[in-house]
Amino acid sequence: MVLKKIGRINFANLYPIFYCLENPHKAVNEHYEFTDGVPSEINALLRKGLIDAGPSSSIEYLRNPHLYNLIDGHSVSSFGRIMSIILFSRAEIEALDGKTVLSSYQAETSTGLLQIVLRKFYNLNVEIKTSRAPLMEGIMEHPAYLLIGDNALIEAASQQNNALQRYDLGTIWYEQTGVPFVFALWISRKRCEGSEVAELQTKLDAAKAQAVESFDSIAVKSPYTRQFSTETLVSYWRTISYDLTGKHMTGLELFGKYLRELGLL
Ligand SMILES: C=C(O[C@@H]1C=C(C(=O)O)C=C[C@H]1O)C(=O)O
Repeated sequence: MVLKKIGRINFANLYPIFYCLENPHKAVNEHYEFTDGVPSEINALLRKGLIDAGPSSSIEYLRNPHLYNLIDGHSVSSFGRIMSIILFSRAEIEALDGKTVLSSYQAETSTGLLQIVLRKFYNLNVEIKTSRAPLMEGIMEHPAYLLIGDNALIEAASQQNNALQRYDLGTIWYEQTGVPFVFALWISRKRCEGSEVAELQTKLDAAKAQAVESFDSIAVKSPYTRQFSTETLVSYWRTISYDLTGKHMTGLELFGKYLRELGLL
């Protein structure tokens, strides 16, 4: 089948890649149709076969490998700090034992990572509830709230939240394991023609190469300058690893192993 419909996570993290994929060398790419959504929405569209390919939560691929092919060489990962996967907490993390904490409905991988961090790394007994509430509302009734993507970046930068502790889950994972953490993977439905998948991969290779060369000029033109300085955006993009190498696969396998240990896979 033709690979035409692509999911687009509409967060700042993938903006440079999509910018270059959609406007290769300033021409418009008419080959694909893009559908916007937060990660949990893109995962559901992929699972239902309503789109052909896209960046998905890494946990979506681990849960349903029979549905997908992995598009090699591409991810959203970090070797330590990620800046946009943040547990905001009214108390020190150790004080969350026996409590219920919130996790954004947008997240799937990061909710799994939160379980690993709290239950396995900190040995805490914590219940996790999915929420759509804004941070300030959620944190009034629950001691901690995990936000991802742009919401996490915005809330982390807000003075209003200075009283809250911030835990970067990318940092905690790397300190505990020494391997990178893979948040998102590019996957395609198995029904897609091999040559079409290879073509998307080639286009992604070119988009990534162009993106990392031009973070500064992409930042200046991006709609995100309303929320963030160009320096913040560029340093965020430089923090992210967009590759998928053997080291990333080791991190992904360890994530899968821990999820299985906790009965989450
Ligand atoms: C680093 C990030 O990784 C994201 C986290 C995801 C998840 O938790 O399921 C999915 C896709 C990524 O966009 C982020 O959005 O901040």
